Amino acid sequence: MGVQRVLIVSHHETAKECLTIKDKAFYTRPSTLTLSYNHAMFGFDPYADQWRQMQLYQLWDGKKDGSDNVLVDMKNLFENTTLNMILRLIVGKRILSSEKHEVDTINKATYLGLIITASDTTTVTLTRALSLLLNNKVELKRLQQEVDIHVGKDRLVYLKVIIKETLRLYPVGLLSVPYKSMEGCTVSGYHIPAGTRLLVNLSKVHRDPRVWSDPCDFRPQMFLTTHKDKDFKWGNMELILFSSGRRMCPGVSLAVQVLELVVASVVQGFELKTPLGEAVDMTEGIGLTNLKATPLQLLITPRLPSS
Ligand code: HEM
Repeated sequence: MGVQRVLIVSHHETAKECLTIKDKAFYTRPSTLTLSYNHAMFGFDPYADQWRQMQLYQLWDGKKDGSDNVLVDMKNLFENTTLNMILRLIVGKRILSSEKHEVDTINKATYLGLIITASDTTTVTLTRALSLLLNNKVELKRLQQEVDIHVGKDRLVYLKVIIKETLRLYPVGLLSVPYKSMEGCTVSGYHIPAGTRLLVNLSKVHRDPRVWSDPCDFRPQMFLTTHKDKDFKWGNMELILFSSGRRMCPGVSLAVQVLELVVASVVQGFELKTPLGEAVDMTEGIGLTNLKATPLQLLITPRLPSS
């Protein structure tokens, strides 16, 4: 691509080789990805290792004026603290000011990073899930019945497979975030020099006819029958919903819970239809994430008493 050497992987076996077996080689991201505050944004920074702890004590300890106290902007401190809590929840790490970045820069990069990695991805997937349900009314009814009967009591099994099937057909990115090989290695018998970029064609892997019959159809029930074993756990590369290996999505548990909660709440609480009863247009738009080209506008009527 241009002057870059890029390895594009479209088979799950090769994706597994790159992202799990050889993940040490493909751990890093290309540095040109850093629209991201000079590598301060997690998820796009090459090694995710510049994050270090920011502690109040360090502020006091670093003061140069010989006094026994230090002036602290509490709002900044609280922002850093809450952000740290979110980060610990998501990535198990705290924010770290470093020689390379001021805490403020890391803050900005992190907010932007969270918008892209957490908010955008979830929004796009929710829109796709509802669109698919609107275009498959039988599945929508089945889901509403499950929620009506089982909510608060049992696991919502059908809900889970609808989310899975949505992400299979519409992964948040059609291609993975680029990786870069840090060392030369062999992939599927080919020598891959250090510095090669790697893109996994998630969309193609998820629609591989060797694994999925009628790969372009919305068939959530297959995850309860013929494809029961296909999960997005570590190492199963036929369904790379949250990637795999060292750079796998750290927000997976949160994402799945939010997706399930929102879809279940909407279909439980409302009847939904398109304005003219027309099918929802699923055409892909242009963006960092796999957003729809047209907005999803629905007429909604409550199906539960307002209380
Ligand atoms: C529908 C929801 C989501 C999906 C499908 C999703 C999917 C993914 C995928 C496929 C990747 C890896 C890309 C690659 O390297 O090829 C990724 C990375 C990442 N995701 Fe998510 N994600 C979702 C939600 C979230 C949420 C809610 C958070 C945080 C709260 C999050 C945080 C991240 C971060 C920080 C990375 C970068 C990890 C790294 O490079 O080390 N994601 N996500």
